[in-house]
Amino acid sequence: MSERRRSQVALVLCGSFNPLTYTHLRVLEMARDQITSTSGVNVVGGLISPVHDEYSRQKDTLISSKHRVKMIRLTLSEQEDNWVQLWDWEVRQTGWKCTSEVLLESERVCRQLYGPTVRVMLVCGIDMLKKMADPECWDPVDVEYIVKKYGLLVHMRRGYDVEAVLQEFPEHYRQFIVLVPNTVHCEVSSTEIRSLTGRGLSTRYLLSDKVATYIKKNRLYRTSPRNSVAHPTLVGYTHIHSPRGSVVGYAHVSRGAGKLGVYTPPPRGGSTGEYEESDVE
Ligand SMILES: Nc1ncnc2c1ncn2[C@@H]1O[C@H](COP(=O)(O)OP(=O)(O)OP(=O)(O)O)[C@@H](O)[C@H]1O
Ligand SMILES: NC(=O)c1ccc[n+]([C@@H]2O[C@H](COP(=O)(O)O)[C@@H](O)[C@H]2O)c1
Repeated sequence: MSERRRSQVALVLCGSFNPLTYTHLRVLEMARDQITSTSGVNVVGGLISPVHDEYSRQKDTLISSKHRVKMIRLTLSEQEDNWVQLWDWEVRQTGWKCTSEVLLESERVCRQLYGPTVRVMLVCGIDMLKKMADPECWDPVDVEYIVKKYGLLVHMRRGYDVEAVLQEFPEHYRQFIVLVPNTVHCEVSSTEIRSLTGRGLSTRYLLSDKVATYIKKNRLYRTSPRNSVAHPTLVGYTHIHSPRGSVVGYAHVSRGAGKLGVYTPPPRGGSTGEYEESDVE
């Protein structure tokens, strides 16, 4: 069948992208491969839609969309023959929009970009599908609308029992859900990138070099609540010297993200010690 006669599909990937990693791009690539090979549709484009800053009420690690959008742009700028693009509609709204609204708007945009017959499909990981079964998080009416109107391309992730997740939904939803096998295992999550960065470890080859440099330059992900000095790790002790140079005690040395804290206990008889923090590379 000619390219033009095959039905046209655009893929939409919603999420935090905090930051975008190569895995997010692989998720889209594998979704495109799967749907092209199993149903012969023509995937004409893909949109990456970062969530609004207001979503930080749900995820306290979410950083400003100014940075998240910039990092998506940097990553996409280095790809050749790109069928995927950033769609920043969500972050430009006055507040968070539920995914059904996002998809409705994406449909309008995709029709302008790719033609009036294009169909939108939502791509997500199995973790997101599992959350969709939680009525505290997702309105079941919304979920039904999304599943039936758009259809889902769902990626496997380690640690999830796919069948158990699917059983949380009505049986007839199954026909609207395409499971995407991991042709090559890519398990990197943004959480891991933030954690590596917070510990001062390399993130190279897991995301774009330009993004790694951007993170470093803007000192992002260095003080997440979990690894800030509010919850420091004790890394050792240092001697306290008298003015004459003799050792008179020990101070506790603790390390948070990018900070070194030294706690000096109170002198004998005193009630409060001293805490001093300094930045470390
Ligand atoms: N390793 C992965 N395998 C399959 N799907 C993934 C993977 N990483 C992310 N996704 C999917 O990509 C979409 C956007 O991801 P998002 O940035 O919100 O989550 P994340 O990378 O898991 O981030 P975080 O670790 O901050 O929760 C979601 O649907 C998510 O399930
Ligand atoms: N009711 C809803 O439409 C709803 C609820 C929770 C998350 N989401 C979306 O899911 C995406 C991923 O969020 P999580 O990373 O919290 O799973 C985000 O784009 C977010 O906006 C939508």
